Amino acid sequence: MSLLKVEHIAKSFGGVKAINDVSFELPKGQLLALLGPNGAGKSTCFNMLNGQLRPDSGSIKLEGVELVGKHPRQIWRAGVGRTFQISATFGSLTVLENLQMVLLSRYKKLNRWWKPVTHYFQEEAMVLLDQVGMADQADRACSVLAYGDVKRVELAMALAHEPTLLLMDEPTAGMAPRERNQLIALVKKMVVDRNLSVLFTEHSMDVVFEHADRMMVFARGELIADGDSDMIRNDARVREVYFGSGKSFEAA
Ligand SMILES: Nc1ncnc2c1ncn2[C@@H]1O[C@H](COP(=O)(O)OP(=O)(O)OP(=O)(O)O)[C@@H](O)[C@H]1O
Repeated sequence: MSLLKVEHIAKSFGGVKAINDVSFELPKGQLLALLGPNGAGKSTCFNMLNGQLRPDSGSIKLEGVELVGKHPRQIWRAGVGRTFQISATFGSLTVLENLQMVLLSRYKKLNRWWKPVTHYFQEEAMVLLDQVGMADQADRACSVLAYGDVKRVELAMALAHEPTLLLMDEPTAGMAPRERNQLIALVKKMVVDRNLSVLFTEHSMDVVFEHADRMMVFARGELIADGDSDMIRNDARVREVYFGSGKSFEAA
């Protein structure tokens, strides 16, 4: 059984069909990229998956459990994590403290702050930081980190909730090509090591073709292609959407 099963979801805003009868599945342990030009419906899809938007119709099941109609918090508790384009770290806290805050929230101990945050979950936080290559920067304030390192911390924070499905909205936005590659390579490692499923949006085709197991392309609210890199590269509709011609990604 697939981890995630999306069937015939649709969402309109006024007369605009932002998502029009989209269905797809995501198995465990897969890195799936969601591609498409501006306005294709990617954010709308993400917002329906994590409960911020309710589909007009259709079904979204996680391990057989219907998510449509649930509150974002319930969906998050069910195992759907999300990272955002805008940084979610507290700049004045250290890297370690940011992780400890998340772990306090996860174990519902935020109301028990009679000791400083530094007393809680230090070991668990360090294990997570080690996994994303940030253990050596644990005592630095997040505000002084390089942008790529902040993204690593955010990944560790998302993993602290032990999601089964992680939604990543343009995780590499604003990064240099080398950093982009490194971050998605790290995400891919997490997918393999943890049998995690990740759905992410990304504008760099190089990064996607290099690391994603599979990719879906949206255009004007419809899923127009779903497959591996060879299939997507050679798909006539995809080339039309991206280049308005038969030009290939390599030639672009
Ligand atoms: N809250 C809203 N109200 C009205 N229209 C909306 C709303 N959200 C999205 N839309 C419209 O729905 C369509 C899909 O938008 P969406 O943001 O999902 O696309 P996207 O693929 O994420 O684009 P981008 O890559 O630019 O973020 C667009 O035509 C957009 O203008």
